[in-house]
Amino acid sequence: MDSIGVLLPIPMSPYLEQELEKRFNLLKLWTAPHKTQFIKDHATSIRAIVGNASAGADAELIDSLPKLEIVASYSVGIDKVDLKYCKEKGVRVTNTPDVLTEDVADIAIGLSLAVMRRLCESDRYVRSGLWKKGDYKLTTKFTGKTVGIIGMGRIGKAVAKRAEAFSCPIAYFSRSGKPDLKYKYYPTVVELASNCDVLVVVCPLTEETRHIINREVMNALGPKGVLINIGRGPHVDEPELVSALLEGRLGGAGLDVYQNEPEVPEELFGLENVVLLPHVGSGTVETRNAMADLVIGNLEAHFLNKPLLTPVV
Ligand SMILES: O=CC(=O)O
Repeated sequence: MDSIGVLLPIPMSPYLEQELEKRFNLLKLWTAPHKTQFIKDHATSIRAIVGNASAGADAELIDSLPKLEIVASYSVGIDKVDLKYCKEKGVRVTNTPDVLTEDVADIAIGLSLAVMRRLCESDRYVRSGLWKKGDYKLTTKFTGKTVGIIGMGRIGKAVAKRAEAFSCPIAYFSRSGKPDLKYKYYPTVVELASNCDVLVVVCPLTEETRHIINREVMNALGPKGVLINIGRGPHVDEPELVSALLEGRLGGAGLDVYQNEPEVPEELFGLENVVLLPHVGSGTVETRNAMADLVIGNLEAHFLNKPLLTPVV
């Protein structure tokens, strides 16, 4: 397989690169001084793209690679891949579900605790020597609070399972109610937000879910409510989020994802009721290596004419 060209648009993980290099002709786009020329030069050998949450495959890239057969994403979310166009052109698409579910769900709970118990702010309090001048103020209990989840897929269910261990009642919104789940279903996001304390966004990003968290939803969540976004930045109307937090219409936010990563609205930097992570939901060595193995497994299956391990298209 070592003559098969695999395009890696941006650096993702040394382990992934090393494993790709062992098997394929790995083409690292970011190392090329002129990217368009690089694509042109290798257009007839590139048969696969490895994408991720920030670099996928749009129609323009797909059109520039006439021999492209597969886009294997090193992510579960595939909103950066033009799925419709891939389908039309017969290009296969895979992602990395399951292996990252637990880590991403852990981060949702971690963010909820960090925001409500002010973990990051308390840490800064100790480091800056302020403790010597007096005790840190009281915070807000997480155990027992109602957790609302937008998107009851694999990760949503894993968040629910963890929150249940904290005695939290669970409610959810998804495209339709799931009769096999014992959790309370709300048919609209506003109703869910009005009836929970912590609202976790974990659905895929699509045209329907873009800005699913708008001003009305934030107002419904209210001055004591906490928003946790572990999905995608564009799920949230970011300027509205900034205003809601600055004006005290929203109680707090724990964010792993942003509209325009790695840009984060600077107005949030001074707010102690906000915890900001740099898109690290699946970012453990164990999980990222498992994701890399899945990418490799999908590429090998494809080029050996075997069934894909985790096909999307
Ligand atoms: O954001 C991360 C992913 O989609 O895997």
